[in-house]
This record gives sequence, structure tokens and C-alpha cells, in this order.
Amino acid sequence: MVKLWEKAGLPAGVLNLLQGGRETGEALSSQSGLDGVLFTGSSATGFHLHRQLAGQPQKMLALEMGGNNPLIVDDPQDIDAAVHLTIQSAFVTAGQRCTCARRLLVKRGSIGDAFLQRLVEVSGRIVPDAWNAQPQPFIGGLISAAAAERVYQAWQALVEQGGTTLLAPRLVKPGTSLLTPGIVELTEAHDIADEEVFGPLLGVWRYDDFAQAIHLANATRYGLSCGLISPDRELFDRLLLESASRDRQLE
Ligand SMILES: NC(=O)c1ccc[n+]([C@@H]2O[C@H](COP(=O)([O-])OP(=O)(O)OC[C@H]3O[C@@H](n4cnc5c(N)ncnc54)[C@H](O)[C@@H]3O)[C@@H](O)[C@H]2O)c1
Ligand SMILES: N[C@@H](CCC=O)C(=O)O
Repeated sequence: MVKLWEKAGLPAGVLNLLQGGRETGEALSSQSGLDGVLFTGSSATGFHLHRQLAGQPQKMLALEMGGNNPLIVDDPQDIDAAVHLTIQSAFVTAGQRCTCARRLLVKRGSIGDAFLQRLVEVSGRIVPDAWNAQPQPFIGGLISAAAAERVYQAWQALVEQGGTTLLAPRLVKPGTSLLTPGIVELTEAHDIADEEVFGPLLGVWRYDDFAQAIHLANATRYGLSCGLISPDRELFDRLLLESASRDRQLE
């Protein structure tokens, strides 16, 4: 991309690409000559930068961080379409998008049961593979083997806290970052931490009425995104007014 900018006439040196991890980021953000920082990354790093640049109003700071995003599924008419949307939302790029659904809120009842059953069945067929594998896989690996291991451990921790596994995630090849999607029901579990797990792991909560769904959806310290799958237009209008998410992505 930097090469294309230069090709388009941007003088060399105006835009620089520097790759690195925590040390590189810290070295950049502690430069005294900075006019501002536009940051995209995790909430933990964002909070750190916020503290680091506090009390310096001459420096602009814009933070785009993570979320613990709810997706409400309220009696969909077309179950396969709802399953398709949910899988796209939760598992695309192996769950490594800030806007991925992390908390799936499903209305109690036979339609919700059928939806969940189909979701688990279809998600169970997703097998991650290398980027150049044939046939092309729907998802590849996580950013690193350590990240895949962290997501796997997060699932184990949820089970220890009372979660019921609907679909167990699986490390496809030990030592690689290939992890299959996991789905765990948490309706009866207690004290589940409001943390973003950045990978293909989806928690499920059941609810009785839409007021309860909104209450559950808003029970997060994060903003970011919130989704709704429903045939009822009025529910979208209501969610737009009552959702606590700052940028509301309604599906
Ligand atoms: N809101 C958005 O638009 C958006 C978009 C994409 C990703 N995200 C979020 O990004 C996260 C995943 O990305 P990640 O794993 O690269 O995030 P990260 O916070 O771990 O790392 C991001 C970058 O921050 C730098 N960094 C790390 N520690 C630092 C420190 N102490 N001081 C200064 N810089 C430091 C590193 O250079 C690293 O490349 C997820 O939480 C995801 O939700 C948000
Ligand atoms: N806006 C992007 C996600 C950015 C964060 O990872 C998307 O939803 O595709």
C-alpha cells in the first residue's frame, strides 16, 4: 500500500510503515514530538495509551478498540438465512474482527431451539486450513499458535464456570494456529467476565422477551457493534434507540 501511495505521487518518507509488536508501539507512542496518535487495537493497549498521553491536550488521541458484541436472534422466519448471518458475523476471518458477534442472544422457544441446532450443525462443518489449501477454506488460522491456544483456554474456562458446550473447538494441528469454531451456552453460568475473546468462540444466552434481550445486550462495558436478526421491523427501531453500542450495525 505504501508503494502505491508513492507511485501516486506522495513524497517518499511522508508515509512510513513500521511493523512490530509491543516494544515498537511503545517506542512510537513515547516519542516526545508526536502531534497525535490514531490507534486501532485491543482495549488493553488503548487504555494504556490513554493513560500514557493523559494531561497532554495538545496531542490528539483517537482509539478504535475491541468489543464484546451482542447479536440478538429473535424468532427468524428463515432459519438457514439466520444461521448464515450468524456464522458470517461470529466466525469470519476466524473471529478476528472487532465487530464479530461474541454473545449470541437467542429467544427461548421452538424457533430458537431449531435455529441453535442448525447453527451448531453447520458450524461443526467448518474446518480451517492454510490460505492456499484446495478447496479454499472458509476460515484460516488465527494470528499465531499462541492466540489459538488462548481462545481454546478461554473456552475451557467458560466450561469450568458452568457453561455447556454446544460445539467444542478443536486445535486442528498442534503447534499451528488452526482452530475450529466453538459455541458454548452460558445462560445458567455466573460471573462471566465481560472480556473480548478475539477468535472463533461464541457464547449463547437465551431470553424470554425483547426487553430482556436489550438488557443482556447492553450488559457490557464496551460499545462497538450490536446486531439483530428478526423479521419484525419495529424491533430494529427499538434497538436503535435502546442499544448502548456506539456504532450500531443492524443486520
Ligand atoms: N475498533 C476497531 O475499528 C478495530 C478494528 C480492528 C481491530 N480492533 C481490535 O484490535 C484487537 C486485535 O488487534 P491486536 O491484537 O493487533 O491488538 P493489540 O492491542 O494487541 O496490538 C495492536 C498494536 O498496538 C501496539 N502496542 C501493543 N502494546 C502497546 C503499548 N503498551 N504501547 C503502545 N503500543 C502498543 C503494537 O504495536 C501492536 O501492533 C482486537 O481487540 C480488535 O477488536 C479494533
Ligand atoms: N469494520 C471491519 C472490522 C474492523 C475490525 O476488525 C468489519 O466489520 O469488517
